[in-house]
Amino acid sequence: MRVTPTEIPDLLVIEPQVFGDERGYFYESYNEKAWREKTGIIEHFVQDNHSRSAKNILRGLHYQIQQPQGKLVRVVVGEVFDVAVDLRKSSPTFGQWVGTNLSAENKRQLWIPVGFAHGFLVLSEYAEFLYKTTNYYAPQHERTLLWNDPDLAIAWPIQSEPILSAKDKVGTRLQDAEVYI
Ligand SMILES: Cc1cn([C@H]2C[C@H](O)[C@@H](COP(=O)(O)OP(=O)(O)O[C@H]3O[C@@H](C)C(=O)[C@@H](O)[C@H]3O)O2)c(=O)[nH]c1=O
Repeated sequence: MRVTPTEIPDLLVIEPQVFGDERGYFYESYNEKAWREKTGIIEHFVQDNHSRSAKNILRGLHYQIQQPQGKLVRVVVGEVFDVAVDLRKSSPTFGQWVGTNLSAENKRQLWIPVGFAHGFLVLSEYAEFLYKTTNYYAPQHERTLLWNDPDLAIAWPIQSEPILSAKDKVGTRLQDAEVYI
């Protein structure tokens, strides 16, 4: 398991050790002991989520202002461009974003701690997106940051206008968003 900090150091790319053989492959997608040893992070995940989306669907950018969630995200079918935005007012990288391609092929995971908005754009025909969260879903506390806020200037690799939920169409711009201390 290899852990690589991104341009925003608290955001980590995690690459599992994959054991291939003539049958296919095996890897531990999560091992609490190894994760803690390699990342130094002591988190407890309470919920596993799984969503499936078609090409050009963009989900996000979501966060819970109360009961915030750390997220360990990965893709098991297809490929997505995954984005996390730093919403920690006290952070030197406040308002900055990191994007990375997660795919069934590269088996990469992204650790997104509390304090970030998260979203992804589906690049393949379909993508199945799995993630562990460190807190339970609390819709009353969920907020949506506008995916194409010009102040964020996220370089989504879009070919055409993405397909968004009604909620995501009316996200809040960073300048007006509730953020973390
Ligand atoms: C997120 C979530 C949704 N739901 C339900 C609510 C709703 O009926 C249906 C779809 O919810 P949404 O439209 O919010 O699903 P979605 O747009 O996939 O929301 C997710 O987007 C990604 C980018 C994230 O970062 C996640 O934290 C989450 O916000 O699933 C749950 O029951 N539990 C959950 O944890």
